[in-house]
Amino acid sequence: MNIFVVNSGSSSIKYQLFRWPSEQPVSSGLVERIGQEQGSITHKVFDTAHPDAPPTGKHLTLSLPDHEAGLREVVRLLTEGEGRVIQDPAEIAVVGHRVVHGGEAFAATTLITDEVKAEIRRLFALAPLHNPANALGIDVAERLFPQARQVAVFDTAFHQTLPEHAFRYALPEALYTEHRIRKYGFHGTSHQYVAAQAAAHLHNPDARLITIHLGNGCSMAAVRGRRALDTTMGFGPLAGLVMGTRSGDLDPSVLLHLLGPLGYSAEQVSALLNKESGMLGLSGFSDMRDITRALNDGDARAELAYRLYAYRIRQYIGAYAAVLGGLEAIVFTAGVGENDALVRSRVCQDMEFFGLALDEARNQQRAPGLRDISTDDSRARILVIPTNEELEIARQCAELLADQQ
Ligand SMILES: Nc1ncnc2c1ncn2[C@@H]1O[C@H](COP(=O)(O)OP(=O)(O)O)[C@@H](O)[C@H]1O
Ligand SMILES: CC(=O)OP(=O)(O)O
Ligand SMILES: [Mg+2]
Repeated sequence: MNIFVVNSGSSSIKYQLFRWPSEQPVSSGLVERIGQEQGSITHKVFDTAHPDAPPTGKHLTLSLPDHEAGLREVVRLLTEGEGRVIQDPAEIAVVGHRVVHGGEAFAATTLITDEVKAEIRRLFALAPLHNPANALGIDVAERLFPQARQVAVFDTAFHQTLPEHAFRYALPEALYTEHRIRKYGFHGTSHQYVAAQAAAHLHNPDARLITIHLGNGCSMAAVRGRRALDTTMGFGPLAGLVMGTRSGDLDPSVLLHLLGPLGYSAEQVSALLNKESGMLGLSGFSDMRDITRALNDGDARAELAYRLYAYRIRQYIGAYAAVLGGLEAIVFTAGVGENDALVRSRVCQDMEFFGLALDEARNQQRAPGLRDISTDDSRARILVIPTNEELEIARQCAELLADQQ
């Protein structure tokens, strides 16, 4: 069986095709700059006979006016030419979609029906950067793979185990009961995947873990025994850590001041918090590689941004160790968490008192797969675990379909 996973963003689509049940990736890629003058596709093909061999690939630049054009081109790459991996789109049995906001309606992976699509649309206002793109990806995939089963895997689902005192806000009760205003949490697929890897590595299914997902969006989760107990994102994906372009935690009085005396509209506040804040607002750059470059050039704004970024993570490590009542490991993952040794170093600096001792030589080493970068006598482990949201999505699709048979 072939499972195709689609992670559709506002201007990009990440995709991966797996053979099942071997979990063998066959092809993966990234469609970027959809809707801009010139789009691009980076397409990789894996040698299924030699899984450790590096993938072959191609990079295309072409006009991609919309998501449909992007996915159509991907189908062409999968089915035509020398790198083709299937003969026909009909060979794809399941399409698994990352859907960012599932609200309270979806605590688990779900077969997509018209009702499910309507609920995903109702949640647009709560995840304006993500859910509209996810819905679009579903519509396009239904047209391109009409015979496949379409499955939604929600970023929020893993966090549905949070206890009520962690997910409720101290607001009048009716705002929760009537309007479902509560903490939902995001990046659940990634937190779930790396937490399972860490627990297996530690041979401790009940391990108390803090998972730290640092990508464009950033979040942390307190996890025990594979259950999420708390997480830093909230009602939408704006709360908690400092991100590429999102503010993270903010005193609500700032919003009142923007909307009142400073005369911002709600749309302007949304654009400010989602697209113009975070590392971009502080330093002028949203991509951590650019910030590191500026930092190395002695840029004071980049230095402050970097400090604030690490400081917020440290604050939540302290908070979540208290939530968990102890700590077996912290886990760094996603683009920044996996690659940026300086961020890890700043986060773990002078934390020996707390049971976290970083081995700087191990931290600097680059190697694929799970790495332990703590000293041998560190009380809790410091792990770097590459996330694989696409594989986790494919696994959840396969489990759902097996349960239904
Ligand atoms: N080698 C690297 N060093 C530092 N940061 C990196 C490196 N590679 C990627 N990143 C950062 O990772 C972030 C993107 O992470 P990713 O997990 O791909 O995010 P998303 O899935 O949200 O697009 C960017 O800020 C990028 O700069
Ligand atoms: C929910 C979220 O923030 O996702 P991403 O990091 O992909 O933007
Ligand atoms: Mg991501």
